[in-house]
Amino acid sequence: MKPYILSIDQGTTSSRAILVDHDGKIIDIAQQEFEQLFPQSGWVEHDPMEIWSSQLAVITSVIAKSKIRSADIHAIGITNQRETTIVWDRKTGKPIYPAIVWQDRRTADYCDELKEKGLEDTVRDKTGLLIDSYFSATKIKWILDEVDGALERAKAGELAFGTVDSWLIWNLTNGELHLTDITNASRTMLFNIHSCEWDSELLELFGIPEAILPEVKSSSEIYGETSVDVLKTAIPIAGIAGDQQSALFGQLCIEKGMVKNTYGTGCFMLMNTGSKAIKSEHKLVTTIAWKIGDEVTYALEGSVFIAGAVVQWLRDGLGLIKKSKDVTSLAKKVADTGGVYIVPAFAGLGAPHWDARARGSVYGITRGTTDAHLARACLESIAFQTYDVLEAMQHDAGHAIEELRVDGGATSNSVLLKFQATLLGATVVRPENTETTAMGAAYLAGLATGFWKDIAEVQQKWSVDKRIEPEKDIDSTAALKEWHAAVEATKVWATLKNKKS
Ligand SMILES: Nc1ncnc2c1ncn2[C@@H]1O[C@H](COP(=O)(O)OP(=O)(O)O)[C@@H](O)[C@H]1O
Ligand SMILES: O=P(O)(O)OC[C@H](O)CO
Repeated sequence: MKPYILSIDQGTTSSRAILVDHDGKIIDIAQQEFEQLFPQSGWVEHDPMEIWSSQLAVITSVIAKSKIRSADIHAIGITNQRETTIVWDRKTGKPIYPAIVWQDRRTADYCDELKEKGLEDTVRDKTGLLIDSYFSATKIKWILDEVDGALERAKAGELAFGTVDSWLIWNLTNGELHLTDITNASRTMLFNIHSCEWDSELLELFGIPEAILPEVKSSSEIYGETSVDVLKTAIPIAGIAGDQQSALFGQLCIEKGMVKNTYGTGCFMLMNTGSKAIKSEHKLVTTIAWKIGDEVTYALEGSVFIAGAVVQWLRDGLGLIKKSKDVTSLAKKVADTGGVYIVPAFAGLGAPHWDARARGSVYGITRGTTDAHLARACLESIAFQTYDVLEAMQHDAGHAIEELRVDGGATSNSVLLKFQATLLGATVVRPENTETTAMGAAYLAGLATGFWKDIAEVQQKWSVDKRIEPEKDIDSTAALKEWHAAVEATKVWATLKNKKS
């Protein structure tokens, strides 16, 4: 057997390639950030060609760095930022428009129209999702409506739509494969999560021709091989999952009731609900966790749009820190936020509010407020948002969640994790291997190709690095009350600002 699995992790802010050995140990990682484009307020785009070139660059670099040959790679697993929408020309392989990123709010008005027409229940019942510009459907519609001739070309079968997984596979196979996996499909708002197929009624509602859609596959099977023109060797592509589902699998949350929270650009909390698609009563979404063989596993998800990104804003927008990790030393200069609250609704608010028009707000600043207070308030905002999602999830689950497995770039921050545990009154568990997103895709690919025998074998590869217990003598009641007041004020401001006179 060849010794390595290559996991491709195409995230919102960076492309990564990770080599994993049979013990589940990471041999090497290569990572490259790429440009975030903000052409208008509420719009977020990526250049699909840069997504691909940065991804290919890190694959090549991790192979070179670790001094292996591509022929040593047993299989490839792919995981990706979800919902982000790319439409390309099947003949030239060139995108017809930039990638519209999951955070993009340009279709918020259209989503409101759909809600006013009373379509929320239909969409919810079929897709498990709430109507929101977050999901791919309205982004595809926007591209087909706005790009000259796109709709006609789509109808004629000349165009292809894909989330980032499809785009990478198309390029890795030199245009041979146009497919996606069921977890990514479940984020489009076009996929029926019960019958597990594209929903013709929804396609008609959004005016999206079926001809542009990828074929939907399971999350763990051999889909095809990379083209020798791209990676010199034909390597089986054998695992695909959206990054949050991949992290759930990588955290080995494989039993019903297990929960993980990933702190990346946003925060995404998922609870494995087994073979049942549970409908949330608290504005969480129902999604597909994975399909292995014929078995579909579902999850409840709470998506927070801005988490680690608030730290990037401190770095790139305000220039208060040079590197993301510097937020810790800055925040540690003060014992508390001095009554400052930041609601980082830069791209609207996701779960459990779903307010596309909300925008970021800062409350409680005084003449004495410093950069350190702002830094601390930014970190705390990540934890407060997670608190609100966990509350919703506990209500849906009908029981308290005592332990939260965490991962993602921002979990290197000990100040954040301690504050989080205290706020939740629950133990926060960080695994030794925090690359859980990449590990999920690696496991899915390894299971499909016999690299690992079964899930039980994979399960042994998860181990705890740190258990962070809540600070017993801190009462968070007052802070939570003030946070919730800040969130309410943010929502009220959005309503007043957008009120039609
Ligand atoms: N020490 C830190 N404290 C808080 N946030 C951090 C820290 N280091 C990185 N981050 C944040 O983590 C995010 C990157 O995490 P990652 O899991 O790679 O995200 P993504 O997959 O969304 O690109 C960035 O938004 C960055 O600002
Ligand atoms: O790339 P991440 O880690 O920010 O994850 C983005 C999510 O998949 C969006 O739904």
